[in-house]
Amino acid sequence: KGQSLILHSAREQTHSHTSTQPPGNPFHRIWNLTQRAIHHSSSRTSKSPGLKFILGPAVLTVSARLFCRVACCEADDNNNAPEEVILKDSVPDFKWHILWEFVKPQLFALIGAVVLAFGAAMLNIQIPLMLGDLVNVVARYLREHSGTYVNEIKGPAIKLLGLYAIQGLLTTGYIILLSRVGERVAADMRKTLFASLIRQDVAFFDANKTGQLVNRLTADIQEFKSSFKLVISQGLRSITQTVGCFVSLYIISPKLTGLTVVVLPCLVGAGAIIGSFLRKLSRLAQEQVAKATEVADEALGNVRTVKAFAMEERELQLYAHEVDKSCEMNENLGGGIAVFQGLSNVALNCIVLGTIFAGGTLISSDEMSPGDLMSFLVASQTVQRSLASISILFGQVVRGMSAGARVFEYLSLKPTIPLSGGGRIPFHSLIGRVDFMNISFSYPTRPGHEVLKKFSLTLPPCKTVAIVGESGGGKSTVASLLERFYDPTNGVVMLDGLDIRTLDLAWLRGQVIGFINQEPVLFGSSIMENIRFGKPDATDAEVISAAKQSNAHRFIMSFPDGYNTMVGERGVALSGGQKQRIAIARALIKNPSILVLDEATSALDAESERVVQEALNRATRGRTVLIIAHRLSTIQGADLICVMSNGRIVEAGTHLELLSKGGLYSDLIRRQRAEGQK
Ligand SMILES: Nc1ncnc2c1ncn2[C@@H]1O[C@H](COP(=O)(O)OP(=O)(O)OP(=O)(O)O)[C@@H](O)[C@H]1O
Repeated sequence: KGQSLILHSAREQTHSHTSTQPPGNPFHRIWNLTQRAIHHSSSRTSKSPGLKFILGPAVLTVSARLFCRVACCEADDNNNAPEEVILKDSVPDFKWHILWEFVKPQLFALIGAVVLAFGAAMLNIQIPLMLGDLVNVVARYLREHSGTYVNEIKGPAIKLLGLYAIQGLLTTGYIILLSRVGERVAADMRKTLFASLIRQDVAFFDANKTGQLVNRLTADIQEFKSSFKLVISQGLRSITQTVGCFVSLYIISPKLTGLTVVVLPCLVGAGAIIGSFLRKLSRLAQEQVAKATEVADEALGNVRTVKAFAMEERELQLYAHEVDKSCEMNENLGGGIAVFQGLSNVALNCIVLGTIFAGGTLISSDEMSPGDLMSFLVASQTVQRSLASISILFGQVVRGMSAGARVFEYLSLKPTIPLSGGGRIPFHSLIGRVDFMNISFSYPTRPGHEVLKKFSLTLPPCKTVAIVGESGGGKSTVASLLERFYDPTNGVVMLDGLDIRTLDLAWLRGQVIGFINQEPVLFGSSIMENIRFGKPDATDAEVISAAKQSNAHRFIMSFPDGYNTMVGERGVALSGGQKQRIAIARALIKNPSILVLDEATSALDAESERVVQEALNRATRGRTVLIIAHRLSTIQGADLICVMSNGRIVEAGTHLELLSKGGLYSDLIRRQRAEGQK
């Protein structure tokens, strides 16, 4: 729905924009503008029919190319209206000092690339003039027939060849250096960004979609890299060439050049307007492609659900519908671009023809030499190419800077709960007592909603405490605070009398607390590697011992590849009970003092639950255990059972004590028994 709103809005923007233009499609408009341009240039050159003939087409050459380039490629920065609608979050500032940190190690290569690119551009200014010299030599030979043709032409031809060769070398050099700089800067950015993201605390991931984060690592860095390389290579070259060749044009024919300068801005303006229109078409087409991809992504990502409901055909139709729409839009866009290119090619050829014709007139009246005409033609082509790339670059710079800014935004982000630094590791061996003292807590993404309200609870060492209660009552939140996924808004969590905020977080999570939840997520690697995730330096024997403790060894050995069996993406190649037992082994391998079981068996069937429960009973011996339970049958043996409601503990005691009280707990038991009998 959101996307259709965006599309709708963008369409409206496009519509309102086009409604201020002359009626008809963009090609009519460009044709009108072109005619106006010719008229404009003719009226200014009416005193000189030869010049008039040259100038109109010469200007057209530039404009036609510009139209085409602008329309096809750049065109992203001017259409602010749809972009504002599409970018829901505002673009952060581009931080130059962060870019500098990445560029600094590549500075020598970068300076090398800049020098070589500048050299190549300077030669591009020189080459039209040399070509003119060559043509003049040929013309002189044809006029005077003095000496042999080869002798006459040899000198300037060799010079020109030399220039071409040097230019080729310079170009190769700067492209190699620039690729190196670009790739290394991008690789450094990727590593630094990933490091920054992975170290953020859980609240950050609550507030940001994973897809968007991954996008910053991939698409945004790619966009930034392309822009960075393009701006340095083309930007430098185009600006140097434009200025240099304009000077050459002026030296060759000041009148012609002056008139070109007058007419050019009108045409560039017209090109920008039409470019912006085609750009909007292109953006809508891209959005449509994204929409189609989203449909495919969702269907393939949830393929089991799709199959379970036999919805393959429906998904196929949905996808086909979106793809057809995007195909139609892209075809329209392609048609637009094609007509532009066709027109610009015709214009270009007419211009060359016209310039040669008019140039001939000037040559015959001795106002110009043949070489000058050649130089003018080549230099004006260089100028138009350079101007076209400069106009493309504007769009690219804006896109690159906003992509870079999005990347930098997360680079400078500091986690509120840093994983390392400052925290201490107690010298004494842990006793394993946990105290939640007067805790109040709201999730950062929902600050107005208090989940825990002056919550207090003690987990005595080596005892099992269970929390039960209504759904949404805050049970899992208690476990999250113990893991220090979040810090309480008020109150403290103590471990052996020490505020856990003062302890080393990596030690706390890595060695002290073992966490097993309802739907354990495994990584798409082997069983061995998944268990070893709990303790990266564990030996094979330790892995096997943990698997035995968690009742996993037998089923693992029944697989042909044993511990090397691959578990599939997120563990899809294993059953729920098998995944859970691997997760228990993963938690046990670090031999934690405290074990948190968040509804660890609630997703399992009775038989799997029995096997997993057996493993858990063994695992919990000699540890402080916090169980968050749905199924009350699994926690009846707990040393303490707390009933939570609305962020507070409302009842506490052993199973029998609570039953005899006849309060909320016995209600829950009664309800579950009744449900079980149904
Ligand atoms: N990451 C989060 N961001 C914002 N609110 C959250 C988040 N996680 C949980 N909540 C909210 O906090 C409240 C308590 O959630 P919690 O998961 O702790 O309850 P629970 O007792 O474990 O529930 P259940 O038994 O259904 O798992 C709920 O209102 C829930 O919507």
